Amino acid sequence: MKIIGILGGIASGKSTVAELFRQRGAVVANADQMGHQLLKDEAAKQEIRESFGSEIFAEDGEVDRRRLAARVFGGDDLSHKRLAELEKITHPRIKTSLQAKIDSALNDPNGAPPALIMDAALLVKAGWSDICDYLVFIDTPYPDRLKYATQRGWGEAEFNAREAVQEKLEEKRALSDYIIRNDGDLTQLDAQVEQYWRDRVLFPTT
Ligand SMILES: CC(C)(COP(=O)(O)OP(=O)(O)OC[C@H]1O[C@@H](n2cnc3c(N)ncnc32)[C@H](O)[C@@H]1O)[C@@H](O)C(=O)NCCC(=O)NCCS
Ligand SMILES: Nc1ncnc2c1ncn2[C@@H]1O[C@H](COP(=O)(O)OP(=O)(O)OP(=O)(O)O)[C@@H](O)[C@H]1O
Repeated sequence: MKIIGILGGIASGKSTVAELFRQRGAVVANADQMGHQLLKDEAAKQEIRESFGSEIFAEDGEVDRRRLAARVFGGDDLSHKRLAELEKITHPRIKTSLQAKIDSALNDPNGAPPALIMDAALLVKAGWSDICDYLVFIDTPYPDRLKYATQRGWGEAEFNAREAVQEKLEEKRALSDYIIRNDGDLTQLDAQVEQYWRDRVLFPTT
């Protein structure tokens, strides 16, 4: 089983590409979803309450992600400190979940899948890229990314604030061993995933 990490900027199409790999038989580990799940864990909630106070909890006792996001993606020094504090609580738990997903795929009684796709925006920043055998960079023009992010309700300020606390795109590109260009339609994206799947996953020449 090859472990393939997907790199790219915000709204570059990482999850879309991961889904196209899933349709071909890969297992997908989605770190954003794992991050959402762990916010429901009582021990994690307690640590978050101690660091961020009760104000970021909704009336139902769950973390209000919008309020927490407003605390950590403010762009100033205090927000950076708070983000580091949040990552100290969340990242070790996300790593445990990623590892569990890998172990479960490897031990699938029907046989391990040909590939496991790591869909994790912070693959490099969090040090999880070391788990990957290969890194694929999704190269998507800024205006397209902004358009896709806007369509899901983010303003340009929110987009830029989050991107500013991620690894630089050039760094991610330089670390990758393959580039998928996402500057066309979904059919063109699918064709590139198909080529990668055939040439690098199912029938690699090296
Ligand atoms: C702050 C939180 C509550 C905001 O939740 P929200 O639903 O608005 O965003 P969601 O989790 O779906 O993330 C969407 C995108 O935001 C960006 N983002 C999320 N966390 C971070 C971070 N720590 N640093 C930089 N960008 C981030 C990523 O591009 C991610 O794909 C949440 O993102 C969080 O708990 N983050 C810390 C855990 C983490 O690092 N998760 C990302 C794993 S890849
Ligand atoms: N080539 C494309 N044509 C049309 N829509 C696209 C294309 N690529 C991506 N999208 C759309 O852009 C949006 C963002 O894509 P996606 O969620 O896959 O990005 P992401 O990189 O995983 O985002 P995030 O940074 O939040 O993790 C989705 O709604 C997706 O359908």
